[in-house]
Amino acid sequence: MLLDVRGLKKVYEGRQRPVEAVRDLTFGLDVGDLVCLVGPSGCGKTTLLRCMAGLLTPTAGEVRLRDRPVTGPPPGMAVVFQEYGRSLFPWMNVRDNVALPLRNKGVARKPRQDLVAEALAAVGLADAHHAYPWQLSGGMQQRVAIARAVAYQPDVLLMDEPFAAVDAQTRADLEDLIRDLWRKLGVTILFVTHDIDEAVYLGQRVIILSSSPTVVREVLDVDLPDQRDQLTTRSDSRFTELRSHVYAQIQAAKRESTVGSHDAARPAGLAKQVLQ
Ligand SMILES: Nc1ncnc2c1ncn2[C@@H]1O[C@H](COP(=O)(O)OP(=O)(O)OP(=O)(O)O)[C@@H](O)[C@H]1O
Repeated sequence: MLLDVRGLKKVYEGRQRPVEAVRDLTFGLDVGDLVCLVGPSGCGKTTLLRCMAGLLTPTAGEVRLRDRPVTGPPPGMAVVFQEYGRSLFPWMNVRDNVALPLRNKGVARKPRQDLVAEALAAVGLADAHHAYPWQLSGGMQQRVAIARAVAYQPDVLLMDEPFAAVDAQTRADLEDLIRDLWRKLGVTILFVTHDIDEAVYLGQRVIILSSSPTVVREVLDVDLPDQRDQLTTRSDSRFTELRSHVYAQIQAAKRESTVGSHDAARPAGLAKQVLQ
């Protein structure tokens, strides 16, 4: 197992009372996996990702990368966040933005230039080296953020709703870009999204989370052909079945969190929270 999440729990010390964002999450990713993670809004997806990236310390449980505990941002892991606008430095051009983590890693000038050029070509921005982020569209800025992650040559790429803020057409292009990069580079990807269709379209597996406080509700194998295409795949009847299944699971998770306070099988902490 490349990346192992074991019994992960995160409780925030809120101002009024503690907030149990993630209760008990256990799952793993093997080398070369492309796994999507979906769950109801507020179920702790970002919290989980931050714990996995070593940016937050879990309250209990652990994350292990190559069998070593993650206690800070691990080398070999890159993260792409939703807010591309905030993740790029406006005073640096595209090339320097992409090169920055490589500089910090101590990569020499020539290999650094090559990695930056390759990464920008891979995301279709070979001509944009000298542009500044604010001169680019939202979709292009997110491509730069992806190029920066790719240039770093990570073993693991964590993506937190990276396409939430771009238009539908750009989003479809970026989804295909991710599948292309994944196939070409063999990188292991965990992709967090609240978009069910996106999760089924992209993933080999979809991890469905419950409502907060969060546990893994189901791990679904996406048995669609490996060659995916926006038109063919999305009109495949199996795609429709899978997306309906995930949708039903998420609706059930939401219902349980609002209605289920009398359910004897429900964890005591959740029933308490619903009643408050
Ligand atoms: N710093 C914090 N302090 C206190 N509570 C927090 C903090 N960050 C998140 N939370 C709470 O933890 C829970 C999970 O939040 P998180 O942002 O991880 O969920 P999410 O699934 O990513 O949400 P969304 O789908 O809306 O993006 C929420 O109830 C949120 O209010």
